[in-house]
Amino acid sequence: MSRSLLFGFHAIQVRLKTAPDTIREIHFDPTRRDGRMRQFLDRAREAGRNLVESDAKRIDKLVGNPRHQGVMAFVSPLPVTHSIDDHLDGVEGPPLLLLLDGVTDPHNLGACLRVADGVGAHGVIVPRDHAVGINATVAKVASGASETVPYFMVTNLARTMLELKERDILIVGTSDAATDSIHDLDLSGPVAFVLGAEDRGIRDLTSKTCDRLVRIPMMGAVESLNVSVASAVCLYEALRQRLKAGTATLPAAADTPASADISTEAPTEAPKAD
Ligand SMILES: C[S@@+](CC[C@H](N)C(=O)[O-])C[C@H]1O[C@@H](n2cnc3c(N)ncnc32)[C@H](O)[C@@H]1O
Repeated sequence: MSRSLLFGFHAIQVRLKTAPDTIREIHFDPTRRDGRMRQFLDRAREAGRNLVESDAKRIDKLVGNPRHQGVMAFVSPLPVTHSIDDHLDGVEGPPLLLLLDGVTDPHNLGACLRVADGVGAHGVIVPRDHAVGINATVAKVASGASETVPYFMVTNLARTMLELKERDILIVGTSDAATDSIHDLDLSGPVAFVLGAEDRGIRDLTSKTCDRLVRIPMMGAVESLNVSVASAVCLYEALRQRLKAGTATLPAAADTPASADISTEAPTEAPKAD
């Protein structure tokens, strides 16, 4: 997960919480004096980070995107996570994974990471050659989830799927052309969902390597959902079943981020429509 800058409150705040030492310098717009900025600066100071006053124009230029909310940070890459196998050896409960086959839009990837964090998924896996890396836009849209969800870029997605099968992980491909409904499948055990590219869906070899292919029912005139929305439907259906089956438990109220950090700011970025 290497990138050199982060922008927006959420992305930087999560990094402040999870790996403050990797933040080299934070630039902020001193003309923004609201409570959110004050709280952000307090946290940055508590973490001993280097704060630099910059005007909004300079931050615009550094970020190359005006949606920075007056804050950006130069960061060092996070330490490389271990292999998927090592990672799965350490997870609690049945693994829940999201495989994205060719999702190249940073807004969609960011939104998928955000959903993956929301359900407590154990990782997102993408093929190195048909994917977007985690850049500042992805991190901003992910609202901090790019800092928390393990992200694996693999050389050969089909081979990785075979390796996951050896761990008894059910590989569930998704397509609006499939005949079986996702709601009829038992998702309470180890599961990896495979979602496809915005334009052409999952590739043939990827599709053939899945154990099952399912569709999300579409009741209206539209044929398919945006990939991040489809990810949310799949992952939350799995979470719902796991909670019911007792293979997952909700965190205690005090552990949920919402109870600790209530944001009053409306979301600034929506997933790009497919
Ligand atoms: C915008 S859709 C791609 C549509 C594309 N025309 C296709 O052939 O699949 C992006 C991805 O979201 C998932 N998806 C969207 N709508 C779906 C549905 N109704 N059922 C199952 N998966 C869906 C699939 O993984 C799909 O590859």
